[in-house]
Amino acid sequence: MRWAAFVESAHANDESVLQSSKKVAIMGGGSFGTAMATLLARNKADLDVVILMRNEDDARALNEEHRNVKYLPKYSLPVNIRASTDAKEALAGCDFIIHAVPVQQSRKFLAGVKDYIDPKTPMLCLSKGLETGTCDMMSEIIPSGLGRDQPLAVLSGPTFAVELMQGLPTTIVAASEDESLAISVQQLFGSSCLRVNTSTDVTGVELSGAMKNVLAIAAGIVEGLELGNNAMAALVAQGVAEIRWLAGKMGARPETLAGVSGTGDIMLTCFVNLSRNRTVGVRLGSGETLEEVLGSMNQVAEGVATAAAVVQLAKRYRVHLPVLTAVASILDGHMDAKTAVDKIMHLPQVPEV
Ligand SMILES: NC(=O)C1=CN([C@@H]2O[C@H](COP(=O)(O)OP(=O)(O)OC[C@H]3O[C@@H](n4cnc5c(N)ncnc54)[C@H](O)[C@@H]3O)[C@@H](O)[C@H]2O)C=CC1
Ligand SMILES: O=C(CO)COP(=O)(O)O
Repeated sequence: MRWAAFVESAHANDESVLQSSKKVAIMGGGSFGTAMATLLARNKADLDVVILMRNEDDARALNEEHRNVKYLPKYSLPVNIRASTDAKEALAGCDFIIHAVPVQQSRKFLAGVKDYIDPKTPMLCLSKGLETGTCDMMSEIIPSGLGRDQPLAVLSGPTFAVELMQGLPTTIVAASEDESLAISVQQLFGSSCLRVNTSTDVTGVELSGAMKNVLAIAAGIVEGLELGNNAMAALVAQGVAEIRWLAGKMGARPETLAGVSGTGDIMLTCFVNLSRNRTVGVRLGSGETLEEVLGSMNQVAEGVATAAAVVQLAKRYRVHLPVLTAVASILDGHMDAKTAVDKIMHLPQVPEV
């Protein structure tokens, strides 16, 4: 991660991609899709920013009230954001298409819209997680769901939607195997309130974004059980190591895991109450059942489904992940949270390496 003023970049503060863009579509009208749509609409007042929604009433409300009444009701949206339920119209003629549909629903969703997407239009993925069953990352789900390769970048970092809506300073990483696409994303989204670091380490950016949600559930459980600050710090440090062990074996670069989309997002999600994954953990640690917790939430907590995929990957890559595996066992009802803590505390004493 390089924020230093002396880093020379031929592309620094180049707005040509933003200036040449006329239309961007966002698939998924939840909190994060809406927040990123808002940043784009604020960047360029005559950009046509269209959010593809499923529900006619929600789309009508957004168009009439300029608010996302379900997910971010307190914030008024720029007038150049509109909603549509017509995938053909929304996705036609776009310079970029942003994917903000939850991971577990993505494959089926993409199969349903693939005929309306120009194979040359870059897709920018915001969703963080792994698909249960396949253990696929979004960079695998997207081409598979579309049935073809599509220009692709993944965006991930410490980025709570509500803080973006408030225009607070934020940093995200745009990763693509095609470096020029990552630079285009930087030029499209970069602003005085959003720094966009580019990367070619798609695996590192995706895996840390997916696994930190599982670790955030663990951190929430420690909070809910009132195990104290010492336990919290040790748990998160252990979880960071577990993410590094698995992601490293899968090809992630260590510097990505240590950067803003790795450690940065882990700190945000594990320590801040705005996190939905952390909140799931807090409530489980306080004695609620998973059914009670999920039944009362109207937003996705990706770590719940991703936990099972992490366990499968740990087996596949032969890495021992006591904390992340314990989260999956608690979520699937095989172990209660107190027993999981007891088990971890009784693991053999080891050298710190
Ligand atoms: N909210 C946040 O602060 C951040 C969220 N993310 C990630 O962004 C992704 C989206 O999250 P949010 O927008 O926060 O979720 P959300 O829970 O606020 O909204 C989810 C959206 O997906 C739509 N959706 C659900 N099932 C669908 C289906 N089958 N077909 C089409 N649309 C469907 C819902 O209607 C809703 O508009 C997640 O992977 C999340 O981890 C990443 C960074 C920050
Ligand atoms: O990914 C996020 C912040 O970067 C959002 O985390 P939650 O999904 O836990 O709210």
